[in-house]
Amino acid sequence: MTALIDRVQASFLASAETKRDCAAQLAPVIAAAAERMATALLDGRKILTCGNGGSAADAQHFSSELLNRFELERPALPAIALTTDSSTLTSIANDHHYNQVFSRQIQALGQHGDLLLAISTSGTSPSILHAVEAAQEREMGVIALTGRDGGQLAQMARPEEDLVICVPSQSTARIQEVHLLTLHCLCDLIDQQLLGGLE
Ligand SMILES: O=C(CO)[C@@H](O)[C@H](O)[C@H](O)[C@H](O)COP(=O)(O)O
Ligand SMILES: [Zn+2]
Repeated sequence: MTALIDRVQASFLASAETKRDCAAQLAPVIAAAAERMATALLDGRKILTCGNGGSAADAQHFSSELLNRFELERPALPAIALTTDSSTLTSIANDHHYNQVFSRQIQALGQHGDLLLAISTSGTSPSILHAVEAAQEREMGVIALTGRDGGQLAQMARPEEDLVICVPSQSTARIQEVHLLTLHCLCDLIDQQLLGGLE
């Protein structure tokens, strides 16, 4: 039992340490991403989100906080998680390729000025790389939430149009934990810009 308890405590401390290490490094790019999101939303654009596994859950978590609410009451905001429609996902994977499950939806739904929030802890998942390619073809901006060295996802980012938020950890779990905190920071900053007058 003691070994199990020790292991839990080690995970809590490792998570806290990763977050503390990232605070100064990631705050400027998270703030920049929140500014782009608030500007896009005020311009009547929408945010599409995608990810696999735990990152699919993160994509949905974030879109629901825009569509419904985060901590403050405010008007509903337009966001679509591309991870939720099982008929669409299974038919694209079945008839085409799993790689295209998000890109094909972006070709249908994405419009100039919309943003794609693309989440991949490795930065190497082909479905996410195809999604980014499709968004760039649709003249959308991309916010990439990634980890490790950012993989090909970070390399695909265009210097002016896209932003990369990369958690410099090798652990998928630790990266995901910082991603969730990052998503809550984005929600908070969007609310502050839309309602609270923060610049
Ligand atoms: O949540 C976890 C691991 O913590 C897994 O479900 C994980 O998200 C999946 O293996 C994903 O397929 C990994 O994809 P990615 O983050 O490398 O793009
Ligand atoms: Zn997980």
